[in-house]
Amino acid sequence: MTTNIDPTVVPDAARAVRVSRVHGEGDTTVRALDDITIGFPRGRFTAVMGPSGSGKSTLLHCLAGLDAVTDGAVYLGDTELGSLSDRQLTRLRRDRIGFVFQAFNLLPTMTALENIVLPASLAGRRSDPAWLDRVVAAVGLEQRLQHRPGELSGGQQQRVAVARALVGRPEIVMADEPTGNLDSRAGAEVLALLRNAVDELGQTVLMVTHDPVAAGYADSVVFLADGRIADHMEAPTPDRVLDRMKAFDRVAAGAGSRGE
Ligand SMILES: Nc1ncnc2c1ncn2[C@@H]1O[C@H](COP(=O)(O)OP(=O)(O)OP(=O)(O)O)[C@@H](O)[C@H]1O
Repeated sequence: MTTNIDPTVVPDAARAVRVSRVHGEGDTTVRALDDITIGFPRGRFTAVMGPSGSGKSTLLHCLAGLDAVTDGAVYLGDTELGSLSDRQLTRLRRDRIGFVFQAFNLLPTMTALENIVLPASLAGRRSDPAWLDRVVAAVGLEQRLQHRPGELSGGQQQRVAVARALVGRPEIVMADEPTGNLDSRAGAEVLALLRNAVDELGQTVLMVTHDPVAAGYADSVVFLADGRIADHMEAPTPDRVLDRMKAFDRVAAGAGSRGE
């Protein structure tokens, strides 16, 4: 167990300690994560970037308890996920993590409002009405609450998904390519919402993205390469992130094909 005795240290919302994740067996094994140790501080917006196949989604899935680590440990707050049963993990995801996916993942037969409050209803809780109003106002959906997803634009659907993620006041919001299916204007709105959730609502956000513009909304960027942490950038701008990503491409080109 670790204890923060320095009160100036911001405790981590989520943390990976010496995490490896190996897929497959024998000749076909892939080391998707290779001895990763990293913490995601509370109240910050962190982006995870890296070349395709570098382990970004695997890291997010391990941190959310959607995938099991091969070695090491992941923590949500002080809870070590490896010690939990499947049932406890399901409850932890429902009660303590907000998710935003590329594909929105809304239920088509429910209204926007019903989708937003669904996780709380499943948990047998009533959403705090004042907080619900604040979140709905923050995502700009006051006039759309009775619409079904099919009656909303992609950007509006993703704003419903962001509201759904925020309404339970989770310890962390995990977003996997949240702008991947959106045009640049709708994407900018969703990113501004996530930024606002951190600045105005004190939320913690962890976002996997390919897009340097999206990463520019974060407080910091963690770069993965070959399942390891390759770099870290504070106060990113799209240009600096793009330059860093180009450097990965140059290394990859210089190394040639990595083979099997
Ligand atoms: N279920 C699986 N079985 C076998 N290999 C897997 C599995 N899931 C992921 N991998 C491999 O693990 C590595 C990391 O995959 P991951 O999806 O985490 O990368 P990523 O950085 O998110 O990629 P992308 O940007 O393309 O989405 C890749 O080589 C991938 O092929």
